[in-house]
Amino acid sequence: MALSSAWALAGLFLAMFVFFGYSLRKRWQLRKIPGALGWPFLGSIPEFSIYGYEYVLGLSAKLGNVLIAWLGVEPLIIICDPALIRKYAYKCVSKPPSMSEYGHVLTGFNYDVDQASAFVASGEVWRRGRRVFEASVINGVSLAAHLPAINRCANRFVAQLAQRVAAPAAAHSGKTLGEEGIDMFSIVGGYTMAVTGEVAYGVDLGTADDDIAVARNVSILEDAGSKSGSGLGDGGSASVGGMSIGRQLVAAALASFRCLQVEHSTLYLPLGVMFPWARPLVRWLATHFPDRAQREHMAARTQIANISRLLMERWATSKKAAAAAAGTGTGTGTAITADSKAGTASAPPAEAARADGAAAAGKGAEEAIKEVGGGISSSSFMAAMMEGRRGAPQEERLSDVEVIAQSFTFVMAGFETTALTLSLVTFMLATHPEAAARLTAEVDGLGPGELTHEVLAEKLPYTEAVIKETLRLHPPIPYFIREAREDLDLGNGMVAPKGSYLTMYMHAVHLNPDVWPHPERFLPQRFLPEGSAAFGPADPGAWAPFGIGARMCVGHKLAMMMAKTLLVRMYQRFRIELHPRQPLPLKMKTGLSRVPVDGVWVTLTER
Ligand code: HEM
Repeated sequence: MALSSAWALAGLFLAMFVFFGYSLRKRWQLRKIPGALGWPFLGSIPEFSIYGYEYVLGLSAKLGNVLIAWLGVEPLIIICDPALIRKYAYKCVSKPPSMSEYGHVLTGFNYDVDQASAFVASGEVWRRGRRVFEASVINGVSLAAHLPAINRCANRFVAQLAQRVAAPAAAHSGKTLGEEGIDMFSIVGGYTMAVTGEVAYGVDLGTADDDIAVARNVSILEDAGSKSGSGLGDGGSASVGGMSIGRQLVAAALASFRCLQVEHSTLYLPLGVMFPWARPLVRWLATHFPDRAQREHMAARTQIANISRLLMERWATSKKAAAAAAGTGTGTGTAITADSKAGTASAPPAEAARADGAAAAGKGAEEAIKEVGGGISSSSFMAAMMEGRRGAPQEERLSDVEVIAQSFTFVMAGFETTALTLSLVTFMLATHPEAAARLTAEVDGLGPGELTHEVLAEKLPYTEAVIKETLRLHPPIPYFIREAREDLDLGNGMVAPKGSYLTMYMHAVHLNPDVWPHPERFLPQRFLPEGSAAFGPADPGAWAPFGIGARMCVGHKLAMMMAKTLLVRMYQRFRIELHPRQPLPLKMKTGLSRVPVDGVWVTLTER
């Protein structure tokens, strides 16, 4: 569609918005809540604007702990009060349907996958998804089964770093050399994606040994999606556009995040956000007249979903082969079709055809997927989901779409958040040498042996405190969202009306001087017996970078294990200092997650 028609359409929506917005706003009687971000346009859509939530920090200090912003005609209530957050995070379990407003611009199969994700779904679909996550990454026995993979990926990542330090110019050309500094933020995702590959899918994605910085800011359209429509390569090629499956996943996950930032998003995203009642129309337009950003978003999502689909098929095939070898002659794997009987959401024919195409294209990519230990590992999340479907009562059985959605969610929720945490811990330690020295002494006490569950849980109190303090100052996701299912009393005569969108803005609590003494200082001892009296929080629920209540992050234990393991290995081997290339003070921006604008530049030296 010509650009001018797109803008004409936007103008039409804007006019409707002005008409309907005012009347709706009156109906909502929210005027008692201070209008922090004023009336009302893109700049006041905090999670989609570049510095939106950084801005809220200052405003909550000035205007109070309950604020209102307007998502077009929808009120967004921002709560920064720890007691209110705790109360309503426990009480409200649902996410607002508009939580997935970006999902509303997705089309076809991508839309179904998005809506089934444990991150945004509510009701039974969420419960089923949450249950499989809990079985795989909360349950102690399952977690312990992931430890060998985590150890393996950490060792490989550190070996890669050591190579760069030893021979920077020979090993890599370009920007991320040891001597020139290493942008930890750009590369540590190689480790977190490798762990995700093993734990979520049970395969070796190879990213722990790879310079994944090259996969950042890649255009998915030019690289993969546009060539095959599947993102998995033209038949026969083991990689796409020269990118391995691991790099493709990194590129697709990052592109998917990027497409949700207003400055990179499709025009249809803000339209869908501002006019909830027009979303079916917005989706129709996005389907039939996609702009470039929309196509990029769809290609990135399709790519991740198709890798999940391919791995489901692989799992089923290997089960059948195992059964045949055992002489039963019948397959025990669950058949994977685009329209599974177990499914609650079936793909329309065009989507099914695309999915078949993806599966066919995936055959070429199969060779690029290295299985761990001769098969998609049985301890993986994917295997747990697939096994769990067999013999389970119909209402508890995950559909194909749900299996894809949960493995998709695993990649999206786990890879970048944990990478952000690790790079920011590195930054905090590089700028606080006394903390780095204490952490180094602690990790040196452990020796080179495999890190067990007990070691990680009991022998690293200072390392854990450093991670927690970093997450207090720099939570990768600074807020979490709930839906008010009834009118909620917010105190001082303020009411959140039924159906409103609550943003529990934890970062403001983490930095509130009434809650945390000297909140701006990096003091890991707050989380240790020695410092908790002097520097601990006034409110027990005042630290919640992983959220609160039934919807608290289901990957928090896994994330802590991943972070501790890599920190032990890195600090045992290297001295890590800030590189002169790192601008100070650290500048962060908040989109869907909170990221360092200029990366985290450090120098590594073998100890
Ligand atoms: C340091 C790393 C991480 C941080 C800071 C983080 C943070 C969060 C936050 C703030 C939420 C929303 C919680 C709420 O609404 O109360 C969340 C939800 C979630 N996270 Fe994480 N996360 C991290 C790592 C992971 C990992 C490794 C996984 C992989 C399993 C994961 C999977 C999820 C899922 C599935 C949800 C949705 C849970 C639900 O709604 O029931 N996260 N995360």
